[in-house]
Amino acid sequence: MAKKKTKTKSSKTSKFKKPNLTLTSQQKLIFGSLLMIFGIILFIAFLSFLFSGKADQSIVSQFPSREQEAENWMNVIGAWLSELFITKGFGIASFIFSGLLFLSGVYVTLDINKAKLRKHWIWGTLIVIWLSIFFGFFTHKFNILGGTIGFEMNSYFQDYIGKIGTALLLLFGLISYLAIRFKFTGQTFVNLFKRAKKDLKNEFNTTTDDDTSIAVDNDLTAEAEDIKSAFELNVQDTVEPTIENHSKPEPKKEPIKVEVTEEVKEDVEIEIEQFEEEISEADNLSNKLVEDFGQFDPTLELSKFEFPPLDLLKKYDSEGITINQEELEENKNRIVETLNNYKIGISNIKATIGPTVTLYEIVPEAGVRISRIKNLEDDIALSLSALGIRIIAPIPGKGTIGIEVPNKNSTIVSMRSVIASQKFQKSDMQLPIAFGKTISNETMVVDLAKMPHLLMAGATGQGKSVGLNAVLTSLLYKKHPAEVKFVLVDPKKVELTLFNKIERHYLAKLPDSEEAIITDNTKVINTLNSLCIEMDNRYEMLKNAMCRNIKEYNEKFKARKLNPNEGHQYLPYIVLVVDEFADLIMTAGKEVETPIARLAQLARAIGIHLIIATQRPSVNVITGIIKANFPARIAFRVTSKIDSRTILDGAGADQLIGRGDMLYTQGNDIIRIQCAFVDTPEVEKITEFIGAQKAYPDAYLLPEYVGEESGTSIDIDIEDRDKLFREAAEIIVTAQQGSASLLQRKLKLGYNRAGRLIDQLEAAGIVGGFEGSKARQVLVPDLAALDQLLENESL
Ligand SMILES: Nc1ncnc2c1ncn2[C@@H]1O[C@H](COP(=O)(O)OP(=O)(O)OP(=O)(O)O)[C@@H](O)[C@H]1O
Repeated sequence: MAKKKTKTKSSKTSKFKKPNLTLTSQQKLIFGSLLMIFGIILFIAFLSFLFSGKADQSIVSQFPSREQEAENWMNVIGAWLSELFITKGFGIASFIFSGLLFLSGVYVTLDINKAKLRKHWIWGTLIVIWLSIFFGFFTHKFNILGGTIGFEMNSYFQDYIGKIGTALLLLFGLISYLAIRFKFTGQTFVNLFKRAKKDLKNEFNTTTDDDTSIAVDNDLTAEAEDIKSAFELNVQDTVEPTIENHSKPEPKKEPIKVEVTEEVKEDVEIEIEQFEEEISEADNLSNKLVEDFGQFDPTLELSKFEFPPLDLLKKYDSEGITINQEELEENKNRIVETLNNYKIGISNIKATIGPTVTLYEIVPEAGVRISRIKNLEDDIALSLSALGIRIIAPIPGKGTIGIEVPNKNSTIVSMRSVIASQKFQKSDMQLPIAFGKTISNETMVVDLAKMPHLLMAGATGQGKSVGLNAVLTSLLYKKHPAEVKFVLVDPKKVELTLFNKIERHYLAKLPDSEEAIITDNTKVINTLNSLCIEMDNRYEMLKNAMCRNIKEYNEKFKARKLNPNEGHQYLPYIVLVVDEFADLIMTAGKEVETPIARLAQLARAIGIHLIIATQRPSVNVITGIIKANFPARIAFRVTSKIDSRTILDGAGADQLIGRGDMLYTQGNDIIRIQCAFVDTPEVEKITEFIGAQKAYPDAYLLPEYVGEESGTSIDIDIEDRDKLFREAAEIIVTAQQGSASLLQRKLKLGYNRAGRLIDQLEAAGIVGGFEGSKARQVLVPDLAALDQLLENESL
C-alpha cells in the first residue's frame, strides 16, 4: 500500500492550514515571563516613586530622553511610567496593576485557567477605580493617593451629590463588592456580630472563676440574667453537648435548636465542586503533540498547492434563462386545449422555467382521475409537437400534476456557473459534486460520500462523458490531492486520458503498472481486487482505531491520537470511475462483477466510492446485485422504456431530450437536472494547471494483488516452501476450506504470508484455483491423503 510520509515537523504556513492561535509551551514561557518582569518593573518603579516622585518632577513633564537621569530606581522610564499611572492615573491603587500583570505572567507561563485570570482583571480594575475615588477625598492634600482620575471622579460626584452622597455611594460600592465577590449576606453581618459577642463572652468566662459561676446560677440578678442569655446564645451557636447540662429544661431548648438549623440553612451556600474530566494517558500525549505541533495537516506535503481558478472554465453566451412569453402562452393554451378535448378541466396552471425544460404545474378540477392525464402523455406531446414531454402525476409532495415541456431554445448550464455557486463553494460535504441545475434553476450539489455509489447510464452521445467530467471537475475544484484519489478505468482509452497529467496528484494505481489510467481489461480485474484488499486493510485500521468510518478515523488521526508507527495513516477518499462498464462485463463477467459488488456493499464506510457509467443499461450489465448496491442513479436519454426501467425502476429517461438532460434519483424522488457542461479544452486547462504544480513522487499506490494467472503459473519449488507449509496444509484439509483468511486466523499470519501459503498449496495441488470471493476448493479429502501426497512429492 502506498505509504505517505507523515510529517510531524512544525508546519510552514500553508495556504490550506487554518491559522493556529494557541501558543506552544515555549512561547507561553517567553510571553509569561515578559509579563511577570513588566509587573515587577512597575512595582519597583511605583515604590520608588513614593520617595523620589517629587525630585523627578522636571523629568516627567516631557517624554524621557537619554541624557536625563532620574532618581527613580527604574530611571527615567520608571519615573515616567509612575507619573503616568500614579499622578495622572489612579494614584497608589495603581500598585494593583503591577500585581495583575505579574499574576497574568504566572497564569500564562503555567497555563492556568484563563477564565480565572479574566475575573481577577475585572475585579482588580473595579477595586482600582473604587480606591482612587475613595482616595480622591484626600487628593488635594496628597495628590499621589487618588491620582488625577480619582480626584476628578470624586469631584464630579461631589458636584452632584455632595461629600456625604459620594461617601455613601462608595459604601454602597463596597457592600455590593462584598456581596458579589464574597457572597456576603445580611446574615453574615449578624453572624459576625454574634461571633464578636461570643469572643467577648469567652473572655468574660476566662476571667470569672467557678464560684462566681455557681453564684450566677443560684442568684439571678438582672445583670446575671443578661449574661445568662448571652450564654444561651452561645449554646445556640456552638451546640456543644457539654453545656447542655447547665442550660434550661428540654422543652424550652427545642425551638431554639430549630432556629439554629434554619439559620445554618440560609447562611451556608452550597458550593459545587467541578471536576475536570479525567484525561487518559493516550489523550494526554496526543493533546501535547497537538499543542506542540498543531493538528496533523494532511496537505502539508503539497502545502503550496493551488486550486484551479474559476477563469479556466468557459462562460457561455447562451447562459441565463430568457423567458419567452409567447412560447409560454402558446404551450399553456395547447395544454389546456388538449386536456379540454378530453373533458379534463383545469382549475389552475403555473409555469417554472428551467434551463432546458419548463414545468407546467396543473391543478385539475375536482373529480378528475390522475391516470387519465397520465394516459394522455402522447396526445399532449403530439399537440405540443415537442419531443421529450414528461408527465409527473402527481408531483411528489405537491397536489399538482407536472408536465415538462422542452424549451425551444435551451440554455447551456456552464460548469463555471455551478462551481461558482454559493451552494457549491460553501458546501462542507465530504465529496461535493455539482451536477448542474434543476428545473427550478437551483444548483444541484450532492455528496458522493452519502450516495455512496453512483450508476450512470444513457445512450451514446447523450452526455455521459460530460457528466463524468463534471463529477471529476467538481472534486478537483474542492478537494486537495491529499484528500481524494481517483482510480480511472477507461476501456475506450480516449475519454479520461486527459487526467494522466494529474497522475502524481490525484490518481491511484497498482504498484507495478506504468499508466495510472486503466485501459486494459485484465488490469481492471487486478485493480478491483487490489481495491478490495485496500478495503480490507482500511477496515482493519478502522477496527484498531476503534472508529466507525473514515471521517472519524481521519479526525482522530489529525488530532494525533493514532500512531503512524502502528500502521496508521491519513486515508484519502478513493473514487473509482469505470466508463463503459458494459464492455467490461462482456469481457470479464463475474471476475469484474464480484469485486465491484463487494466494494459496493462494503466500501462506503472506509471512503471508497464507485461511479459506473454504461451505454447499455440492459439487465445482464446492470445486474440485480449491482442495482441493489447503487441507490444513486443518473439516467441520460435512453432509447427505450425498458432501459429506463432498468436504470431508474421507472419510465422517463426515454423522454429526455439529450445533451445533458438527465434524471437523478437517490432512492425515492426522481429529479430532472440539466447537467453542467464542461468541454474537453476546459478539462485540459484544469489538468494542465494542476499538473504544472509540485506533485507527490508517485501516484497513490494501491496494495499489490497477485492475480489468478500469476498464482497458478508459479511453480513453487519444494525447497522454497514456507516453514508453515505443512501446518497450513493440514489446517486447510481438516477444515476443507481453502481460504487465506482461515490461515491468517489459525496461524496468526499477515495477509501476504497467508496468500503466499495458499499459492504454494495451489502449486502443490492441495487447493484449487482462485474463485473470486468464494473459498478455493480443497482437492485433498483427508489428512491421510495429504500425507501420501507429500510423501510422493519428496520421493
Ligand atoms: N450538459 C451538456 N450541455 C450541453 N451539451 C451537452 C451536454 N452534455 C453533452 N452535450 C453534448 O453532447 C455531446 C456528446 O456528449 P458526450 O460525449 O458526453 O456523450 P456520451 O454519452 O459520453 O457518448 P458516448 O457514450 O458515445 O461516449 C457533447 O459533445 C456535447 O455537444
